[in-house]
Amino acid sequence: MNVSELRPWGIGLLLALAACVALPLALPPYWIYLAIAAMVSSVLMQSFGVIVGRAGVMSLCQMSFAAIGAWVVLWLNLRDAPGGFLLWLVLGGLAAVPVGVAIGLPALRIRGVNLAVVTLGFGVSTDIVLNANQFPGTSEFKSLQRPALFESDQGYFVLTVIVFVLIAIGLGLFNRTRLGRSWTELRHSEQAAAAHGISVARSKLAAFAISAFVAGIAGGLMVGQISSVVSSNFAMMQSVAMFAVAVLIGPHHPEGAIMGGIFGAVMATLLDTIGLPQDVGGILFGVAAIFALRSGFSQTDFTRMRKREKDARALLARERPPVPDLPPPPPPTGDGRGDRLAVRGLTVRFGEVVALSGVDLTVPERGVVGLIGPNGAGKSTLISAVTGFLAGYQGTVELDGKAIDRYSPSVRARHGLRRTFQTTAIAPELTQYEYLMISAGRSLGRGEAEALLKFFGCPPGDVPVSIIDAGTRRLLDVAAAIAARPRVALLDEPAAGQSLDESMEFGRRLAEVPERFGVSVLLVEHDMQLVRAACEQVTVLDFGHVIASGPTHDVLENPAVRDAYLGTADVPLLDTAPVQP
Ligand SMILES: Nc1ncnc2c1ncn2[C@@H]1O[C@H](COP(=O)(O)OP(=O)(O)OP(=O)(O)O)[C@@H](O)[C@H]1O
Repeated sequence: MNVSELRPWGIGLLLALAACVALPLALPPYWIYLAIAAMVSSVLMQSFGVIVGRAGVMSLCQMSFAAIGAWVVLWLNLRDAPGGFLLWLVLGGLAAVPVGVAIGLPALRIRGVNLAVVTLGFGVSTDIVLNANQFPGTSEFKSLQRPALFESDQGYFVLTVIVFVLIAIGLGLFNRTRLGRSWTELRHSEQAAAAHGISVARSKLAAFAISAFVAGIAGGLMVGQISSVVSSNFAMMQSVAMFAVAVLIGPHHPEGAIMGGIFGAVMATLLDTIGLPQDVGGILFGVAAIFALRSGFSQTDFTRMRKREKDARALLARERPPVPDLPPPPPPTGDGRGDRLAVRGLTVRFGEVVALSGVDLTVPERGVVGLIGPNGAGKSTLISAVTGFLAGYQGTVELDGKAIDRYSPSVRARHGLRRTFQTTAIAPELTQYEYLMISAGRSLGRGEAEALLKFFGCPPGDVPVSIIDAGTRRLLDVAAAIAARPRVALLDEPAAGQSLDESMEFGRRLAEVPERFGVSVLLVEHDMQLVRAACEQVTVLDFGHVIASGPTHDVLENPAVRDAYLGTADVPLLDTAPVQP
């Protein structure tokens, strides 16, 4: 972490310290009680921050996880279990984890509103169970004793701040891990995440598990706040209202969690004070949340992004500092002349449409191979099938001589098969450097990242994706694929949107990629100038068939190719023998 990244944390900790010292002295007892409620809500908001804000999953059952935490704390209290409240809090959080994972399992197959319905269903079931059963200790009138150090309301407020800060630090550190970073990408595009070697299933389950843990802690804290709880404290509708607040404010940032917590705790009092019915708050948040969902950004995302963009514009106005040399490529395998990727007899059908029919194609070690053909020829379908995004194809795909047909997209990516998409799906709130880090899947030094970005003509790494144009985003996607140092990168029309000069420059850069990075390339392109500049070999598809394959110059001069490409062939060329060099 550099100094500028540490500064907000330092300010946050100072503010937390100031709140712990000043508020208990300054606030009257009722407001202290509200402040505790706000901090407990803030912790609950942190759980929404993980699942909704970071992972982008619509979960409407966080209150149920909180209820589990509360139930465990009260059960341990009833049994006078050893360890005391602080340990019970942690155990309450841990008890919610397996339930969170179980609720997360449907998320592996369904998403969006359907998943929201599943979580809502769990929330309703919890409501029913809680209404039919009392929390432990209720009939025995055994309420919870706070720890001696935090027994007073003032002391308990300090405890809630400490818990909030510890969770914020823990989540902040976790967000810097590959799994944590993967959530940002997951929220934006599961396909892009899988293409970067991220296991979507593992990421989602981790998000459910961690958010359930944090919600469980919040439930335990609620018990400490009001000493005994009832089912209405965890009503399912509260989850829905808090979800709306979370979407609007963005509790995946600590300041958002605090804001959400304060709103949640004092909204009722505020509405009461100004004489408005309580439902108005929920309606206002609901409407505002719809706008936030439509824009894709919460308030804190928006504010942080604007700040980053302002800093980046200042950075762009300055001269770019010199970048270090790129690290040397890994040595070639074997004699350096074998095929890295071999596709044999690849056939893909979409119902009646035969998108690919018995396609053979190879990409050699240290080579750039072009894959061209008219619109609808099957080029993107080939990339999708080879990288595992299209299940159920016929034929085989071999990477370094090993069949990978049974592997999922993320496993293929981790084995060294990276792809880009025709439509980029990069989370705009990331900086380019962060995006490279996610894609690389390894520790990528600043120097290497800057050199890579410069090589592909992208601005410096601290520039956020939100302010770079569509053409540069495609180049960034290519840089991200290469950052992973894969065996083969499959690039789907990476130069779309580039000017002729930019495209030619990009072609020259691509031609250098195998030697500079040790990465072989399969390039899908319509720009023949670029194909000539970058590729030694070209394969031509037409109506899902290979109609020509060989050295670039020979293939592009082939009349059958010209006819097919320019649309002058009046019938599809079926089963045409490949052009031999
Ligand atoms: N998901 C799908 N469902 C049904 N048909 C599809 C699907 N995806 C592709 N196709 C069909 O498969 C054929 C090949 O499409 P593909 O997108 O691979 O072509 P392409 O060569 O990449 O075209 P372009 O240059 O326009 O990107 C087309 O007839 C297309 O309509």
